[in-house]
Amino acid sequence: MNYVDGEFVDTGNCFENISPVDGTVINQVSEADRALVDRAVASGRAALEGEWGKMTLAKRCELLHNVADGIEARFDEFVAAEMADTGKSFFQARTIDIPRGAANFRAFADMVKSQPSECFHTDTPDGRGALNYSVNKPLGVVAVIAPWNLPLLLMTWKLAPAMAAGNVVIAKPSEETPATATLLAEVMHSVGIPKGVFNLVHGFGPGSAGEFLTAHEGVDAITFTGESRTGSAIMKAAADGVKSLSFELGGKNAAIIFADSDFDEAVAGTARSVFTNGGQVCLCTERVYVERSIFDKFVAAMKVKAEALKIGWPLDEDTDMGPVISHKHRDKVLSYYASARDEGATVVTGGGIPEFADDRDNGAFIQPTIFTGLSEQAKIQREEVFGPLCHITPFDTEAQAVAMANGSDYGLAATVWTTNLQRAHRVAQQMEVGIAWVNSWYLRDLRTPFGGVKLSGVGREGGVHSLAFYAEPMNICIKL
Ligand SMILES: NC(=O)C1=CN([C@@H]2O[C@H](COP(=O)(O)OP(=O)(O)OC[C@H]3O[C@@H](n4cnc5c(N)ncnc54)[C@H](O)[C@@H]3O)[C@@H](O)[C@H]2O)C=CC1
Ligand SMILES: O=C(O)/C=C/C=C(\O)C(=O)O
Repeated sequence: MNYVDGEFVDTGNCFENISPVDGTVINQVSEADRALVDRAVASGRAALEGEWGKMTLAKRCELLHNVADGIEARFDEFVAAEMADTGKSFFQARTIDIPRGAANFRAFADMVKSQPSECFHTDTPDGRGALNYSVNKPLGVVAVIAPWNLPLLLMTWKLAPAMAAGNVVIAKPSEETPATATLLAEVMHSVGIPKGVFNLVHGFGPGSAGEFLTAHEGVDAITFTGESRTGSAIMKAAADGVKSLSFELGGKNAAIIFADSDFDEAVAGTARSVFTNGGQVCLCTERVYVERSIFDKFVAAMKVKAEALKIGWPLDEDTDMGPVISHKHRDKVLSYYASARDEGATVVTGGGIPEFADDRDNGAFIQPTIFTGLSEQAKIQREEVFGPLCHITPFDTEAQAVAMANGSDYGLAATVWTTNLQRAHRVAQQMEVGIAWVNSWYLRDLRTPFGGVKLSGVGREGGVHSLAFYAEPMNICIKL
């Protein structure tokens, strides 16, 4: 259901939400039309003029803490809804997705309280001087367009700082994952977020709620996570209104493994960075570069890791990997598997569809896959696939590894595995990415800058970077 102006709204026009686990219909989702998006924007504008716009910072932050508490109070429902929509494992949903949904609200409610404003004393010719100080104002109506891979986590990563900074928001979750956003609307409603401050519209991108929202003249800023091509389409839609944009886009992330690394840690960490969430995290590794002296041993150890992954029912406690998000997405990933084979790759493991002889055969399961033997020019080495796969390439020198890792149109994340401290700093700092991990992966601190270079994004979120994006600093100059 949509949630606009403090009310749950059924437009009467529905689309089916399909389970990636067994292909059944989970439920019908009400698709927002242009009129409902118009109403959401008007309602948001009214909220900025009303109670929300006048609310003290302390009260706003208290409400955001209440949202976090509200998510936790319904933790099991959120976990079940996220698993149903995505097929992700119980472990992933209950240890990462839903806890981060709550943590995002707490983190930004606390951070905004210590957001400083700038102040400068300025000399003037008459010697009296002037005082400049800035105040942070909200941007206004912010459109939040979220993807399906970490639905609640990524949506709240944007909603929380936007609301903490005093904006009103209109959220559009992916058409693949409407459920936790709808539960979140119920939480917002129950904790008393004033009407119009949080609005939720369901639907697709082009010709639907996504496009109506991003092209809307009443929207002041757009924050988006998803595919780079979609980012480009949204940028075009936003151009006429010259709106502020924050984009977290795709990745084609590299891992560099040196012979002096802790071998077992490097294998375990790299396997996690490749296969977590079925490879459907923008930070996942798809290109692995391994120093030649340990190449064969590393490939063999990764094969063991991939084949040990338990693929199955998301609800089973010991399931490591569920299906990918949809049959359409599985077809896309399979087409990359085929293209790798066509270009002469060696299939170390996987490359196809697992068989279960039960209802899961109607789902979108796919085998974790490792390739070797391709050049840097191969399609699978250049394009983001967003599935449970990697290609492993040997290297001979540090400079060669750095050049190959950086030889991508994308620049989101990289991982470096070495026990040589100087090399760790040297190589990490040479990575052309927004985030480099050394001897770890997906170690997150919500205060750190998060985002990408090249095709991987525009701007940074996280900590003060999020708060800066969602605020309009205004300078006041007083002649003394
Ligand atoms: N790197 C990342 O974070 C992600 C990458 N992907 C990749 O993108 C591919 C396509 O998946 P999608 O779900 O279609 O991702 P997408 O990037 O197209 O969709 C993300 C969000 O944008 C919305 N959207 C799409 N087109 C839009 C438009 N023209 N205007 C406004 N909103 C629009 C969608 O409805 C969804 O809410 C996947 O196969 C995957 O490879 C998907 C999700 C996240
Ligand atoms: O903020 C995080 O912890 C994760 C971010 C992941 C993405 O932005 C993504 O997968 O698109």
